[in-house]
Amino acid sequence: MILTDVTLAEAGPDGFALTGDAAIAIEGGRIAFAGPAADLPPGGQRRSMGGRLVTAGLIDCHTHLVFGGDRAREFDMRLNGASYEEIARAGGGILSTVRATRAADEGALLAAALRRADHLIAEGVTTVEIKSGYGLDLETELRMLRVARRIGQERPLRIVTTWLAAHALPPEYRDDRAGYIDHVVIAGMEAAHAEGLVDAVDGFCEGIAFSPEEMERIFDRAAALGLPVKLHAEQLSDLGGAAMAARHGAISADHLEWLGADGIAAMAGAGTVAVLLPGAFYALRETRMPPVQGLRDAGVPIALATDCNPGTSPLTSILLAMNMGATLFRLTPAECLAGVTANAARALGLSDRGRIAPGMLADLAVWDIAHPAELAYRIGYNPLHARIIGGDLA
Ligand SMILES: N=CN[C@@H](CCC(=O)O)C(=O)O
Ligand SMILES: [Zn+2]
Repeated sequence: MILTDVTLAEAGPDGFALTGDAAIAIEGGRIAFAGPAADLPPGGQRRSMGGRLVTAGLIDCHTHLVFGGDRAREFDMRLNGASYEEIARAGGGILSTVRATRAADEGALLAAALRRADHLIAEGVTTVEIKSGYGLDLETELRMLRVARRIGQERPLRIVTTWLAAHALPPEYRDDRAGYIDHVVIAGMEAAHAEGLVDAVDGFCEGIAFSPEEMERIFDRAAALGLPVKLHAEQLSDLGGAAMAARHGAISADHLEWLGADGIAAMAGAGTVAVLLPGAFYALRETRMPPVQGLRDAGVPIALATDCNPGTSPLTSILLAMNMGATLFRLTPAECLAGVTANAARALGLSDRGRIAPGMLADLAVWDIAHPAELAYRIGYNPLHARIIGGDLA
């Protein structure tokens, strides 16, 4: 198939690059040609896109899309002054979603997750990363990742799965942190890897979760299995998690509100992507900004994601995440687009998507907009005209 009469929109550190009067030729699910229509070889089955703007399919590189229940009442408590940490220490927070997720069977988890995935699909998302982390026992953690994989069978959506058993300590291991890490986090990671369920390993490095030293032990085992690592780091305090993750060659460090100069330098040196999550910043009414200018100055690639989760970011709009990236974090609209395309792919360790170039997967989004800055500028408006995945309109 050849898409004609399109404007190609890409984003990089120097802003947007637009190619008008362009065409995209697709063969075998991949892009064979992308550029000025005048350079396109003759022939082929052509389909006009009516002059519309085309970007790479959007990539949501940090979600907790599979979970049971919701946390609406906790939201109410937070509005009345309780902090996220206070609620977590009182057995709410992540652990309340763990109780609901353990109680839900595969069918119930899948049905709820599909509804959330459909919102992302409707906004041009073609790849979604989904983490475990609300089971905290072997059986439920594996169930979460099986459900995540099934989403990719039920919908035209590419799924990347991440092992996040190091998300919180379950009550049954309250007095045995090392036992939890050995018997659930590491043993489960090996079982999930053997079942082909894991693409990367993550953890929540925070005072209310796991220390950098505990995460290092997990990362060493991930490396032995050949699995890339990433980390929720410096969200609520600075424990040096991002620098530790960078030393372990992490593909991304995520959140980063408390990231300091050492962490930035370590990430720059290791090529670790900074995944910023403005939905959590907004919902927790945080005031400390991630160090965006420091990341830019050091050349650390910046990605943006929804962080869709029931506690701190009940957000299923990648376009709103882009808008928040601009309004809350002062990213440029071009940085926002790069953050959900090329840099999001990099945060997942993927080099086959996120750009419109020969050899890339033919995952594209076609928009009813005049300029790509509109994607970050509008609030609560979806200008998607069509979504193409593997060369198919879907
Ligand atoms: N920060 C840790 N994990 C999630 C929150 C999970 C929850 O509260 O349920 C996050 O990415 O924001
Ligand atoms: Zn998260």
